[in-house]
This record gives sequence, structure tokens and C-alpha cells, in this order.
Amino acid sequence: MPRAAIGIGSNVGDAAANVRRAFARLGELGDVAARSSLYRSAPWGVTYQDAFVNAAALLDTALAPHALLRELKRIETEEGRVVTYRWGPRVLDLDILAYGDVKVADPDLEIPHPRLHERAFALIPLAQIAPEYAAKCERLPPGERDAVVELAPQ
Ligand SMILES: Nc1ncnc2c1ncn2[C@@H]1O[C@H](COP(=O)(O)OP(=O)(O)OP(=O)(O)O)[C@@H](O)[C@H]1O
Ligand SMILES: Nc1nc2c(c(=O)[nH]1)N=C(CO)CN2
Repeated sequence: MPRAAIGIGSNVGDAAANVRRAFARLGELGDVAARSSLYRSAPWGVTYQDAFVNAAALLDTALAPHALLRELKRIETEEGRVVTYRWGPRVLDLDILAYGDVKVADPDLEIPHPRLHERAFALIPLAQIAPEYAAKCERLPPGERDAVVELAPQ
């Protein structure tokens, strides 16, 4: 079965509880093969908002990439996400960071996630459970790596 890497983020309400619930809900879409620790991270992109809690999961799923995206969007909505603005605050964000070796370049879906390599908040949790991303983490500026702090080991 294909293995997807999912990035999880929250900075509205009880962000750590939201991320833990997201791990459970991913189980509806396949087998969760690995969960990273939870990390507190300084807001990236739009910096005048609360800190995020971020994590990553590896999901073995029979869903094809676009079907997986649709299901992730459904879960975000069911968990209370309301559309605000790009990179703005959110109850739950679920991104497809990678999907096996598959590449997708559609208007509504890009895989690997186009901003993964510049986001310490996504790369650091992912590298914890997928060590092939460690080299990419080491290429991040040290200040950005330091802005992502492990909160709670799984
Ligand atoms: N790999 C991907 N994972 C999730 N969404 C994606 C991906 N590639 C493209 N998208 C598209 O991005 C759209 C916006 O997603 P979202 O609202 O989560 O953006 P954002 O988190 O504000 O910004 P970013 O796209 O930089 O993470 C989604 O509706 C989806 O169509
Ligand atoms: N630290 C951090 N910053 C962000 C995050 C996130 O999950 N973590 N998500 C965003 C929307 O894509 C914008 N900025």
C-alpha cells in the first residue's frame, strides 16, 4: 500500500489536543504507521499569530492522492476549521507532504508539498519518523530549526 507523509498543525483552541485528535482521525483513512512527537513552533509566514503545535504521521493508505486530499479537507472541516486567510490561524491543518515517490503538479495538489523544504515546522517532525529527511533538516538555517521545540514525545 502507498505510504503518505502527513503534516499536522494547529494554533487555535487546545492545539496539542487538536493534533492528538488528528492522529486518531487519520486512522480512518488507513494505517498510521508512525507518529512524531508534538512540537511547538513559532508562526511561519504570517508571524502575528499564536504559536503552532505541529507533528507528522506516516499513513499507509489505499486512497489515491486526490482522494486523500479530499478526505483530509473533510476532517479539517469536521474538526472546526473555518477558512480565514493564507497561512492564517487554524484549528487543524492537514497537508500531504509526500506520497511514496509519486509527484503531482496540479492546480489543487502538489506533491511533494512545494514548501516542505523551507518549513522547519514540517521537516523536523517528519525527519523524526522518516530519517531520509534528516539531510534536508540540516540545510535549514539554525535560527529556524531552533524555533521548533519538541513538546511531548509519543
Ligand atoms: N500537498 C498538499 N497538501 C495539502 N493541500 C495542498 C497540497 N498541494 C496543494 N494543496 C492545496 O492547497 C490548498 C490550500 O490549503 P491550505 O488552506 O491548507 O493552505 P495553507 O496551509 O494556508 O498554505 P500552504 O499551502 O502554504 O500550506 C488546498 O485546498 C489544496 O488544494
Ligand atoms: N509554525 C507554523 N507556522 C505556520 C503553520 C504551521 O503549521 N506551523 N501553518 C501555516 C499555514 O500553512 C502557516 N504558518
